[in-house]
Amino acid sequence: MSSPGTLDRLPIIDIAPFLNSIPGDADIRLSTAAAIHSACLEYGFFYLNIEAFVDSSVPEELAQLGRQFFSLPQEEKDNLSLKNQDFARGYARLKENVTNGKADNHEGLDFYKPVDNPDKTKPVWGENQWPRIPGFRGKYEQWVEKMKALGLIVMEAMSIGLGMTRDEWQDLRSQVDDSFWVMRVIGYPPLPNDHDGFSCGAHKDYGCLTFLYADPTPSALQVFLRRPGATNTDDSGLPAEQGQEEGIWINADPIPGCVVCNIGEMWEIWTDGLYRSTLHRVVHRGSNYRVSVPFFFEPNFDALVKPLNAVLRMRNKDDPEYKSQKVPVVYGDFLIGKVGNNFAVDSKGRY
Ligand SMILES: O=C(O)CCC(=O)C(=O)O
Ligand SMILES: [Fe+2]
Repeated sequence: MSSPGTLDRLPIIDIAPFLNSIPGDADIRLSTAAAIHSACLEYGFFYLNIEAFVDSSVPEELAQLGRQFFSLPQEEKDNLSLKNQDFARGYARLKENVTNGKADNHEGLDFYKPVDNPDKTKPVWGENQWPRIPGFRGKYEQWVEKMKALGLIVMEAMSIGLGMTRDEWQDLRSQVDDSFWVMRVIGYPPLPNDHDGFSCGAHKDYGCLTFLYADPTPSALQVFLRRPGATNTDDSGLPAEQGQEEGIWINADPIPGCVVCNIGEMWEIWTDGLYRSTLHRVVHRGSNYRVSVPFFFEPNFDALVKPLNAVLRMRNKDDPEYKSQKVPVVYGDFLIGKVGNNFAVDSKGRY
């Protein structure tokens, strides 16, 4: 047996076989789907190699544009404050975001899917605020289109991994085909030693799939792996509701050509708890200014998310008495409940 941590690296999965429909690749697609299924069961996280889908210079440029924005004078950044809008779309200052009751040592700029008839007095229903940096909006909007397409591709692969029928997949697809996505760029100055909190506190993402591009800064993003019996559990940063769960934090350093992909809480509901959304946090003690660009591929705003028949079928095979355990939610309602929390004294979720 190895000591905890030494063998723990997230799996790397290449999405290339799902970018074509060559019949000869059907077997490879099946093994890719199986690899995603295992990664979701075991880690809730994996590296997704997207080299065949997009040139790596594209997200690099996004991070660079983000860096340019964060280097503007504070008052120019504040012109895009999320307070101007719906408290979700726009710029949040350093330490404005709170996770588990502690200020996060990051600043960020959030964009959401544009809505018909925006109304900034309604939660998440305002308008995006774009920096006036040449190329910024166009490049980010192109990335949104790419990531929405990637979201549907990965979702289809997951439906295969879960043994869903084509009709079941079409049904699931209809819940995510108008994704209420979130696009975010985050800037992390080095974490001061005396900061009471983290660069970004431990949290689960609460939607569907996150695709994270981060600049090459090592030892920043950490993922919590449940390991009953682990002796080096560091529970200092765990949310209260997580209790004293035993496990280890591993680094998820960037790998060229890959995004880090993780599943959000909607997948816990769809799989009735078979997949679990995994805690992660950022502890950036390096000396540089780190930039990350997460894209959150989410269900449609009005999607009713409930345990999937394919999962219940699987469970009933082992236990004919098995009854679904998760309570269905409408994604938009769930989202509003979470977003409202972020700037409160103690927030349970975050974006
Ligand atoms: O910056 C990172 O590496 C992770 C950010 C994150 O987890 C989030 O915004 O939900
Ligand atoms: Fe996250």
